[in-house]
Amino acid sequence: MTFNILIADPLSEDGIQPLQDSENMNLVIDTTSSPEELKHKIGEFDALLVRSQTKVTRELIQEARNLKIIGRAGVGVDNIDLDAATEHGVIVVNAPNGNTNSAAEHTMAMIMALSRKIPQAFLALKNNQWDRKKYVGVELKDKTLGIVGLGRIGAEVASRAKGQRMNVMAYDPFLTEEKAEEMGIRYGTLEEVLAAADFITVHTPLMKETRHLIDSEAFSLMKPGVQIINCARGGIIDEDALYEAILSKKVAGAAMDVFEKEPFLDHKLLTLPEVIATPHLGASTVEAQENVAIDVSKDVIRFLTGELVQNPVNLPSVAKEIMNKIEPYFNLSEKLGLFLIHSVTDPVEEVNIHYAGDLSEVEVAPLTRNTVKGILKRHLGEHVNDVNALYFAERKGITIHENKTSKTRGFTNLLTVEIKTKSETKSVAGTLLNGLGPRIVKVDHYSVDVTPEGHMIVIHHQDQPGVIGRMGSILAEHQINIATMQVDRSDVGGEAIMMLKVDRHMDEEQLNQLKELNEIHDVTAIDL
Ligand SMILES: NC(=O)C1=CN([C@@H]2O[C@H](COP(=O)(O)OP(=O)(O)OC[C@H]3O[C@@H](n4cnc5c(N)ncnc54)[C@H](O)[C@@H]3O)[C@@H](O)[C@H]2O)C=CC1
Ligand SMILES: O=C(O)CCC(=O)C(=O)O
Repeated sequence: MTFNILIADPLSEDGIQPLQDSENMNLVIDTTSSPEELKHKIGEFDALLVRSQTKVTRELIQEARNLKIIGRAGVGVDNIDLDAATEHGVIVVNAPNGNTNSAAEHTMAMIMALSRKIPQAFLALKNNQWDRKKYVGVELKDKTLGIVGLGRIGAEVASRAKGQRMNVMAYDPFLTEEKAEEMGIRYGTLEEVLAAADFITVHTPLMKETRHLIDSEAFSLMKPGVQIINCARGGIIDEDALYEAILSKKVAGAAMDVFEKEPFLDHKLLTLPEVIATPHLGASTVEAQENVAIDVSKDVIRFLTGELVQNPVNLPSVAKEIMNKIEPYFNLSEKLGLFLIHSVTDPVEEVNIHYAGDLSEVEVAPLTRNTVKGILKRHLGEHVNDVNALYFAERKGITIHENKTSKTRGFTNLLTVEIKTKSETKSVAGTLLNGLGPRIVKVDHYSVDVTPEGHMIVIHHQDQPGVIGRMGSILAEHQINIATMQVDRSDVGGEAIMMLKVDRHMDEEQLNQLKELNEIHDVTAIDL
């Protein structure tokens, strides 16, 4: 099978070499199409690779009928509609580590250029003005750098700023006083950091919680003469509020690499001599571009060849060692879900998944997603996958509970799935037998031993002599061969279950003939 890969933004040539070298990857590099043109061609592609320029909107994703993966060669995924990708079952991967160093270095370059007014002085010199008085700066030594967002880049900036002998103070929802102390910096709340800093640099993602995090109220808390740096994302700082704060002299200078609208040609902030700027160059180094393109290319190859991706954005990442442990259960978990959904007619309201034995000791979230995928597939079809299964469940109002238990019923591992509807509760349990593969071992309270595959017929009947024979005669009439058969009952002459594996699919009419037998209460055909 050949996969069509579209590279829609300029990526490092060396960085995409893994894709070029991969068999079955047909690479198309098209960095000039308009959004409208992109919409027309996206349907042909299995993978889309972008930087920050291409806007991967809901409208684009809707047209992408074959799209399986979007690779973002960089950190920020605010140019990708993640909800739309998730809903359409498209996995998004990014390259979160490859440009950390470059972005931190760029931030330091901006802080130093800002404090010494280097761009302004250079521009004046280019215009034949030798003015030494106008461009007096301030030292960084002993000044306080306030960092808002102490993730990968924020932390690198902190360690570099300490090298400049700055006092570093940071706010991040995940930062504790102990952690700050370990890093040799001061911890503060957002308000404390804003009030104490001489320079403030933001390094958060852009999300609804961080949009305009630095607004006019935030500026009002700052020291007069504060200098502001944004090498993270346009929109974290309210540009109108910044403009006003500079005019009012509250803010002495600002260094901006990113803007609320990009790209732009005329920007009112650039009319102010206090502002220096670069056109989103934080990650624009040979090294960073090569790193991010390599990372994202490798993840795309991994995904398309059925391997585990390293940097998923819309799926929790799972360590390889854990994945190795749970992967053998994937087939079982999906089949149990698919099997069980056939036993209910009312809409599912609740799914309870119990993990026992070996399974109680591992991370099971991927198995839960897989089980839910099996449950939803019956009615939603093949477009339900691991990426969107929980999204669809939530949208349909189905609550999912997973729990780990010690009740193994004698098996080394046991996965029990229970479905509740308004009228009934049904369950199925399965295990992975060493060297023999998956087995269904329990259906409601009945004990069975069936491989979950092929054409299955589940019959609930009255435990009476002759039922099995009559059922067998009907199948024989239709030339349907029984491959395996399991029977269990609650008590002698009571409710019983028959689970048959037959060699071909049974149609509705044939099933109806079985249902007409007096002792048979219901018949369900399940193709696994
Ligand atoms: N200018 C450029 O070319 C580049 C920009 N970036 C941008 O830099 C930013 C940071 O990237 P990384 O450090 O890799 O991300 P990261 O995910 O490692 O760190 C972000 C940090 O922000 C914190 N945070 C979230 N909400 C917050 C809030 N309300 N207040 C304070 N902290 C908050 C998080 O807890 C996290 O520690 C992102 O916006 C990314 O897109 C990244 C690379 C290059
Ligand atoms: O692709 C780029 O150059 C932008 C990098 C960036 O902003 C990011 O990684 O978040």
